[in-house]
This record gives sequence, structure tokens and C-alpha cells, in this order.
Amino acid sequence: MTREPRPFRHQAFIDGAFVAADNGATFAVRDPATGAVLAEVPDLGAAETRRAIEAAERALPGWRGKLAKERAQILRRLHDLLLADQERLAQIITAEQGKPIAEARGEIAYAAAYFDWFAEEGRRVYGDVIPQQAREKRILVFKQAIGVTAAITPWNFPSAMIARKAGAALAAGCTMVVKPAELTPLSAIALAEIAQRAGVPDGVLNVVTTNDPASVGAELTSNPTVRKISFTGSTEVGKILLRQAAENVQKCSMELGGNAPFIVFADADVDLAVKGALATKYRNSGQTCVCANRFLVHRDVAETFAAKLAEAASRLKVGRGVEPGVVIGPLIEEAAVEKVERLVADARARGAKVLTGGGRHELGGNFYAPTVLVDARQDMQIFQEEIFGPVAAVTPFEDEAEAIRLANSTHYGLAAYFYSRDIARVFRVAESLEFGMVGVNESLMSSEAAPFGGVKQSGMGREGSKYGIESYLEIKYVCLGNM
Ligand SMILES: NC(=O)c1ccc[n+]([C@@H]2O[C@H](COP(=O)([O-])OP(=O)(O)OC[C@H]3O[C@@H](n4cnc5c(N)ncnc54)[C@H](O)[C@@H]3O)[C@@H](O)[C@H]2O)c1
Ligand SMILES: O=C[C@H](O)CS(=O)(=O)O
Repeated sequence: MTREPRPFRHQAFIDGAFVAADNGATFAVRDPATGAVLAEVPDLGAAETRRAIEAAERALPGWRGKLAKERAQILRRLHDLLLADQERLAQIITAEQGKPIAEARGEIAYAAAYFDWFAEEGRRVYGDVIPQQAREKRILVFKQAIGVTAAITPWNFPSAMIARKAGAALAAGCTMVVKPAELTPLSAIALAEIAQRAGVPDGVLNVVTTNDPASVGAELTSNPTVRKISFTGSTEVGKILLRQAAENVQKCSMELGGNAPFIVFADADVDLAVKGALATKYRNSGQTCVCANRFLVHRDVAETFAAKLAEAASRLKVGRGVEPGVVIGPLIEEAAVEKVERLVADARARGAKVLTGGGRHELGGNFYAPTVLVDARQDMQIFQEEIFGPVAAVTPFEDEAEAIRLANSTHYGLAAYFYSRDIARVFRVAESLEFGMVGVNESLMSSEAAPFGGVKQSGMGREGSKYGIESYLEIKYVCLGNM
């Protein structure tokens, strides 16, 4: 087992201090491209989590008592420090998550953007004065920080998914305990270190690293001091947390799984659609919640589209994320590769044909070849499950009604994409798709300024945009009488 040099901290962060687990336990964090151990990280449990919650509670009065513009200055400094340290932070992401370094740099910029965005949103948390219904009364509405919050985040964007939550929470005046994914805790630790340098007071932002998410999650969802749970991850785990959070009626934001349709109508610009497909399907090796998962292509253009996509996909360079020109890194772990293998094998057994890829890459390990399948059908597992790998499965359709029916035939509802140059169709289809986000002739729509989130079993609430801060605020109605 080789050991890479440690260019980064590897301890949990509670109340402004970098700490080990009470019992000294640690767990290994590995490079998914090589299997090398990057660091041993503290394996905290419920007792340490309670201390993190208590630290967040102690820090709350001082933090929410600051002026919004004082919090904004600190968040903007955090933004600036992230960008100043972008290369080192990107190297950490690529080391623990595997994505190409260019994508990792983009993730740091994306994370920083959320702090910058919410620094301003925090200064515009307006209440209301409502015209009274009785002369002697006055109706006031205050918006106030919800209090101590908890964030549980995934491995695929180990920095940006924290920033999307912490930016809004801290801007609103809340404090936060973050539990990052055990596969990628190093980025969370690095973010905490930079937050401290930016002037975020002790206890306002805490990072609990653990290899036992269930125990830490049980504490976060059962401790009455925690008023809100913000989760990003699979729908299955989201359901567990919702059930647990019900006990104390904790407010919940859920950013869950996806199964995005990518519809290409006969009137589409096929070359633009291929370009968009390439961007959304193979980003992060297909490991994003908004990756196109099902390619529904009108029968008249299906063959041309699939052939062009396969030709482009076959030229994507696969390798370690630090290598120049690599655009397809490893999947996060062996189990992820085995899942993709299962989905492709089932599709092929049911009649799908491989145009390119179709199996593990020659590099071996966690590398999977960029793949395009045709003749995919609704009864295949690859149509029904979130692939989370670099595999595009093309299903032909006859008409618009069939395309919309197929697109909506999933319990997910996060992102959807379609390509058409018919403006009447654009409105019909955008209005008919049951998804929280719809890209029209565009496949990269994520932005700190836009409301990110899903419907159905893809979650509840929105992150980013002006909507993102609302979920960290409580509304208080104040009635002045005897006026
Ligand atoms: N909607 C979005 O914005 C969004 C963004 C990124 C990822 N995702 C989804 O996340 C999934 C991939 O990420 P993942 O593999 O990290 O998801 P996951 O659900 O396995 O894990 C997410 C987080 O939950 C923690 N966790 C797991 N079991 C838990 C439990 N019992 N109690 C408390 N915490 C627990 C994990 O440690 C991790 O921190 C995909 O489904 C993807 O679509 C959604
Ligand atoms: O997969 C998780 C991210 O939310 C995707 S994006 O970077 O926000 O598009």
C-alpha cells in the first residue's frame, strides 16, 4: 500500500480546532485512480458529533447577532481565499475524488461563487409590514436565522456541495455541522481551514469526519438542538434521514438522485445536441446528479445522433485526473464500476448494442470506457436506474407524446434536457416535463444564481438563487396591538 505525500490537513474540525477521534480511530482515504492511501482521517462518532453541535449552539448568538454586512464581508473573504488557493484545493479534489484537474478547478470556482452569491443574498433578507386588518393593530413579519443546522454531503462534488449549503446557512446567520462523505473528507477539512482564515468564528462551521455515517447521522437527526437537516445524496439515504428527522420535526432540504432524460427531436440541431450530450453525460465520468441518463432521440435522427456521439465519446482521453488532457477519470470505487457493468450487461442481454466502449477501460482498476449503447428500451435497468457512469443509452421514439411519456416515466424529477428549434414545441415540452430543472438546447445549467433542486423523489427545496437562503430562515409574525 503506497502512501502519497500529505499536501493537506486530515483532521476533523470542531469549535475552531483540528481534532482526532476520542478513541484515536481513523479511516483511510484513497485515491480512486490508484488505490493509494492519501491520508488517515479521524473516525468520529456520536459523542464528538454532540460536541460539534454544542459548539455550533454556543457560536450561534454571536454569529446571528452580527450585521448581515459583517457576515457578508467574511463570506466574501472566504470566496477570495478559495480562489487564491484554487490549485491546491483542486489537487485535493482530484486526489480524493478522481475528477480531471480542470473539472476540479471548476468546482472550486463554483464553490467560491456560492459564498459570493450568498454574501449578497444575506444582506437582502427582507421582512414585511402588512396592511393591518384592524386600526389598533400592526402586522409585522420578521425573517430570522433558523439556528443550528446540519449538512450531510456526497462525494461527487466534495467542496461545492458543502459551499451550496454553508454559503446560504452562514449568510442567514445560522451555524452548521457538516458531515462529508467518508470517501472524500479532505476537501471539507480544507474548506474549514480556509473558512477559519477568512474569519468565520469558532463553532460557526464544524466538520465531523466519520466512517460510520449512520451513527453520526442518527445524532444529527435526533439532537433537538439541530433545527435543520440539509442533505445531498441518494434518494435511499434521503428517505432514511427524513424518517429520522420527523422525530423532532426538523426542517429538511433534500437534494437527491436523478434520472435525466435527454430528448432530441427531429427538428433539433443534431450537432448542438451531440455537443450538449457529450458535456452532460461524461462530466465527472458521468457521476453527477444531473448527468443525462436516458437519451430519447426521434427515430428520424437517432442513427445519426448515436453515431456522432459514439465517435466523439471514443476520443475522450481516459486516465488519472492529474494527467494533461484527461477528461474521463476513474469511478469513485470498485462497487461503482460493478454497478455500471451490471446495467450494461442487462441492457445488452435485452437487445442493446454497443457502438463504443461497453466495458472496463484497459487501464483497469476503477476506469470504465466511455460508452454509447443503442436500441435501449424502457424495460432495461439502465433506463430505470441512475447510471452514475460514462454510459449513454439511446432509445428511439416516434412522436412528442411518446417522448414526454418516456421522459416522465421515472420516480425521479431532478434535471431534464431537450433539443428542438420549434418554439411552440419548446413551451409545450418544457411545461410537460416533471422535473425541477429543464435545459432547452443547453445541457450545462448549474449556476449559483439559479434554483437547483428536484421534484418527486429527487428531493425538496432549492439551493442557490434567491430561493436558497429561504430554507435557512424562519418567518416570525409579530402583531402589535393597542396601537
Ligand atoms: N440533487 C443533488 O444536488 C445531488 C448532488 C450530488 C449527488 N446527488 C446524489 O447523490 C448520490 C451519490 O452520492 P453518494 O454516493 O455520496 O450518496 P449517498 O446517499 O450514499 O451518501 C451521501 C451522504 O450521506 C451519507 N450517508 C450514507 N448513509 C447515511 C445514513 N444512514 N445516515 C446519515 N448519512 C448517511 C454518506 O456518508 C454521504 O455523506 C447520487 O444518487 C446522486 O444523484 C444528488
Ligand atoms: O451532482 C451534483 C451537482 O449538483 C451537479 S452540478 O455541478 O451542480 O451541476
